[in-house]
Formats: sequence, structure tokens, C-alpha cells
Amino acid sequence: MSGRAISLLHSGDRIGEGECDLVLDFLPPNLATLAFEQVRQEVRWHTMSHRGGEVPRLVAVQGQVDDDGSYPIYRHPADESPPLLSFSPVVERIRQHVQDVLQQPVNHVLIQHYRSGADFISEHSDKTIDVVRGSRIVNVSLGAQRTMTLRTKKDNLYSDNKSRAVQRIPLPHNSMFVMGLNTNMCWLHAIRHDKRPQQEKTEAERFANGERISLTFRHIGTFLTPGEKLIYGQGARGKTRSEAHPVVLGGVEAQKLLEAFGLENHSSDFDWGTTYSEGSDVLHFKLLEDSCNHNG
Ligand SMILES: O=C(O)CCC(=O)C(=O)O
Ligand SMILES: [Fe+2]
Repeated sequence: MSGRAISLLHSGDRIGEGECDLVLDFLPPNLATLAFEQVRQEVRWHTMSHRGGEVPRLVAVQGQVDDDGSYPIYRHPADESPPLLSFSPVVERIRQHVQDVLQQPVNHVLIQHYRSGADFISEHSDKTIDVVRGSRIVNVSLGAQRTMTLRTKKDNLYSDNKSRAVQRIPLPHNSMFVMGLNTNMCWLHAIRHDKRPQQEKTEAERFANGERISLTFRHIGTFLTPGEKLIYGQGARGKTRSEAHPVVLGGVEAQKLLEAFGLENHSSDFDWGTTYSEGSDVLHFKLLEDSCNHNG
């Protein structure tokens, strides 16, 4: 491939590094027709702040809470994430379908409500310190069709040494986009805002009054004990429940983890083992940002 071609891709095409999939008509019709409205009503929506500003969409987090009250934690650089609640009824039904089709457990979901074409998520790579190695990340789309844009990172140019590959994947209502960790490493992904006038949009894009809900399911290997006291698992320093350590708030460790997240956003040959395998017990980054602001 050469030049600046932007590929518009669909189910069955080679997407990203080739280990991605777009599954259409994912939920059975009886669930698909009520899922958007039920999720919208059932979920306790929150705003979320990042670098002091509100992110342009509503969010909620649900997950599998163990008998001892431990629950999975997905860390990414937000000032504060909403509290994790147990899977609500319709989200649990969707999760069961994801697990059946994927043949992989998923124990955590970030649910996002794009209230109109003005809501978006900027280009990023998912942060994988807490994502089980070798697992796949899933986005279930409900409501209005939006487009997932994939773009290779700056350190991964075409052979002309100038341009980056771009792929656009329309995500219609009731589809499941499956992303492998290789694609997450070599490409950035985004849902860009769509400010075209209504009459230029297709029926699928105007569906559900232009509102979209996405459910990002992940298999998480890092856990918190009740009250955010202790942390253990893949992304923590203590790898098992009995080796759990108290969580660390802000400070040098938080700075280190934020730098690692930055590296993961920029590097296509990101070495997970070197960067993450030791683990980090950091939970919140806001304290750190506040102290940075005071310093400078
Ligand atoms: O809304 C989507 O489909 C994408 C969400 C996403 O990339 C994320 O939550 O990391
Ligand atoms: Fe993402």
C-alpha cells in the first residue's frame, strides 16, 4: 500500500494488524431492539474529568464483583473514574453474548453515551497494564452508527516515510468490534465528532436520534479490595490476593505510570514486559496533577 489512501472497511476486511473483527447483527433481534433504551435507562451515568475538563460523553463502569468484594480495575489517565457497580441486568445479558461469541471471559465494561455527533473520544491506544495479556477488547455499539478511525502511530510510517495508514470502520447499531492487542499497540483509535448536518447523514447514522451507546468489554487481571484499600494482580506489584499491597495515591509512582501510558500511546513496539511487568500500585492521578500545577 502507498500514498495517503483512507480505507473504508467493513466486516470481513483485514482491519488493523489483521486480528480485528467486526461482527454484524451481534445480539439476537429481541435483545437488539430493546438494548439501547434499556442500557440508557438502567445505567447510572456520570461525567468524567480529564486534565481538569469534562470528557465529551457520559460514562459508567460495571464489573464482576467477587464474593470477598474484590473487583477489577482498569487504569487509564483520567483524573477520576466513576465507581464500579455490578453488571446491571441488560448489560449482563450483553456480556453473556460477548463471552459466548468470543470464547473469552470479560469481567469489566466501560459504557459510554455519545449524546450526539458532537460527542467523541480522541485518538488513543487503550492502556494495557491491567488487560489480560493475549485477550481481546470488544466494543459493542448500540443506537446511531458512528465511525471508528484507526491510524498508525507516528513511528510506523508507510515505506515513503511520510504518511500514516488510516482506516475507517463504520460501527452500525448491534455490531461488535473486536480489537486485538497488536492492533491496539500499532494503531491509535478514535470516534471522531461528526458535525455534518442531519440531512447529510444516512438512516443508520440518524438512528436513535443520533445517540450512540458503546460498551467496551475487557478481560481485566488487576483487582482492588473493598474500599479501594489493597491492589493485586497482573498490573500490581503483588500478583496474588495474598500479596496485595495498599494502593498508592499520586507521587512519584503515579508520575511513572503516567509516563508509561504516554509511551504506550506513542510507541508501536511498546515493550509490555519492560514497562509494566513489575506492576504499579497507583490508583488516582488527580493528586499528582494538582501538585504539578502548584509547582509550576
Ligand atoms: O466508543 C467506542 O467504540 C470506543 C471506546 C474506546 O475506545 C475506549 O473506551 O477506549
Ligand atoms: Fe479505546
